[in-house]
Amino acid sequence: MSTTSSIQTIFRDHLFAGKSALITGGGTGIGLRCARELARLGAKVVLAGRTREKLEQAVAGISEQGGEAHAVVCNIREAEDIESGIAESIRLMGGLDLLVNNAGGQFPSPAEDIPRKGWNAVIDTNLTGTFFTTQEAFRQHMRSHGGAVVNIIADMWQGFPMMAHTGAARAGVDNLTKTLANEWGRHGIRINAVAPGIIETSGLERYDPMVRPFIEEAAKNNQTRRMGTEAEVAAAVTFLLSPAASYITGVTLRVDGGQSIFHPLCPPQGDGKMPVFEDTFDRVQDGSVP
Ligand SMILES: CCCCCCCCC/C=C/C(=O)SCCNC(=O)CCNC(=O)[C@H](O)C(C)(C)COP(=O)(O)OP(=O)(O)OC[C@H]1O[C@@H](n2cnc3c(N)ncnc32)[C@H](O)[C@@H]1OP(=O)(O)O
Ligand SMILES: NC(=O)C1=CN([C@@H]2O[C@H](COP(=O)(O)OP(=O)(O)OC[C@H]3O[C@@H](n4cnc5c(N)ncnc54)[C@H](OP(=O)(O)O)[C@@H]3O)[C@@H](O)[C@H]2O)C=CC1
Repeated sequence: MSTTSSIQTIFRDHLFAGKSALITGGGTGIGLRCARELARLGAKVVLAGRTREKLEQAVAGISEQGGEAHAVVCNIREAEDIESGIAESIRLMGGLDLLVNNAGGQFPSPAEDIPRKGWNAVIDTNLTGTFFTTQEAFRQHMRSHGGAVVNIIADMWQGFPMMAHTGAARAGVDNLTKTLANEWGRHGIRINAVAPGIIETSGLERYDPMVRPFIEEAAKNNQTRRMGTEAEVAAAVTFLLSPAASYITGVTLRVDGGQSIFHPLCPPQGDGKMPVFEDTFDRVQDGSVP
């Protein structure tokens, strides 16, 4: 038995055997967790991002577990990078069946202070980068082979105070998810999105520590009264990519503990009684799970 198949997961072994998956922003956080999950279920994975060192470290971790992973340096804000990055991914894996558009980010700022350059950086990454990555995957492979795409967006359903740029970009991706699902279904392509609430990841550490108390406080405004885990997001992504979701396209699945349904007549109360879903991947890696 291979090392990967002995790792506990709620999904069945070899679920993605023979499949090829590209995860943008796959070197860290949610993207890396998705990549690890897909790799242990048998997919070949490419991790794409701007920082080679982070990607290579992530690839080494997956390889140690018996998975097949490759690093592709690619800035999704650059058209040439997207074109060559998709081509390289297809060359390395022999195909491109699954795409997770996870690369993204933003900075907190009152709307009145957002500079044009910062606005453009956030829109270029989260909206334009996501669109053209998907378009290139379609042109180079999925148009003739089909596939499944998951876009990672955010909880912007009530607007996104202090993050107007990303709220606008993610709402755009929510809409794109529906448009592309309509246009490309005939090619055998399903496109869905996952909208995380506040998730404890390396990404949050990139914000000014001054912001942390606001994030901690905001994270209590859901029915679990806590932040989500990377594993909870990756499980939703994995499901949407899997054959079990074969009748699902054009939807956005909210993974936010109910944050987006906050209602002032019944705000979340109590200590949070819902259990955390944290897979055993890390404990298996350090040997603490048989
Ligand atoms: C209350 C809180 C609620 C908090 C509510 C909390 C909810 C959490 C929900 C979501 C959480 C996540 O997504 S966390 C996971 C995502 N990870 C991140 O967001 C990490 C940080 N973000 C990024 O790295 C972003 O990709 C991005 C902001 C675009 C920066 O990328 P780059 O480093 O490539 O950007 P650059 O090209 O250097 O910068 C482009 C310009 O952006 C602007 N800019 C960049 N950072 C800036 C900053 N901190 N303040 C002002 N402006 C900034 C400047 O104009 C920059 O130009 P110059 O002036 O010329 O330099
Ligand atoms: N954590 C949270 O609470 C939430 C996160 N999200 C979203 O989930 C996604 C993953 O975030 P998370 O794991 O938390 O944070 P991370 O910051 O760890 O992940 C973001 C990844 O995207 C990559 N990336 C950023 N810009 C680019 C670019 N231009 N081209 C290619 N890769 C890029 C980064 O690598 P590099 O910088 O090396 O390129 C990094 O690996 C993001 O889209 C984020 O906004 C949404 C809602 C909530």
